[in-house]
Amino acid sequence: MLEINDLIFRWPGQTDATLNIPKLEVAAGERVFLHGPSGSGKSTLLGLLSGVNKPESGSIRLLDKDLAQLSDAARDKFRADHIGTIFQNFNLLPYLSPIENVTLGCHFSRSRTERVKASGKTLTQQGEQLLQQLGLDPSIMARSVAQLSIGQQQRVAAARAFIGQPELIIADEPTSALDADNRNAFIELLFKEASQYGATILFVSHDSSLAAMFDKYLSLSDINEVAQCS
Ligand SMILES: Nc1ncnc2c1ncn2[C@@H]1O[C@H](COP(=O)(O)OP(=O)(O)OP(=O)(O)O)[C@@H](O)[C@H]1O
Repeated sequence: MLEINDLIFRWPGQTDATLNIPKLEVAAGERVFLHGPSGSGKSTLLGLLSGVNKPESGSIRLLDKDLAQLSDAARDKFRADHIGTIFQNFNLLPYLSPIENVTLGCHFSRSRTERVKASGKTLTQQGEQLLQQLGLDPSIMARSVAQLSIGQQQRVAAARAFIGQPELIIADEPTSALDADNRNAFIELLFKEASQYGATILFVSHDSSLAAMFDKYLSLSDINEVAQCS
């Protein structure tokens, strides 16, 4: 589902490349753990995979589309349709309710909205079901997201990523604020949700103790030739 070939990325104004990845492959449905120390380029790589940044050279094929060949608008649409992201700080909108935050995941994607409707549910019904599957008590639905605990906010962020069944779920250090038991439980929940429709998970963290839970372990220092030299 994902194939990177000869990828080079350099931030504007910098002489050295941040990423030089000759090859990276991820199969559909795989649960991948991407490890790398701070500053090694994890967020830069996620920005490229989600089409926010463009490579200087090389190809990033996601679901058989080369992201570098798409226009900016087409990359934005591709991201909204096919990628659900759980951010490190969750990026929830505090003036919206939990359910409104979740359904937001569909507001920029007609295909994700249609997938929900094809299941016979409204966006709100699907959002509520996801929140319950992710272990959130219905009583919190009426609260503002600002009144939720970190663990509850994390589940809202996960439901927003999963709604409409995007093929790739990117999780960028989403467990760094949790203790070990809650971290593992949250990852198990992600896996359970992903296995319902065969989503691929790319989970990024500097905490390598989590790696054993995943199908595949990728070390950015191993796949990035820039990191090997520095
Ligand atoms: N917008 C930017 N402009 C210029 N350089 C940047 C920019 N964003 C990141 N960098 C540089 O790219 C390199 C990789 O940064 P990146 O944020 O991808 O690392 P990371 O592995 O995600 O780190 P962390 O775990 O601390 O979040 C760093 O040297 C950083 O200074």
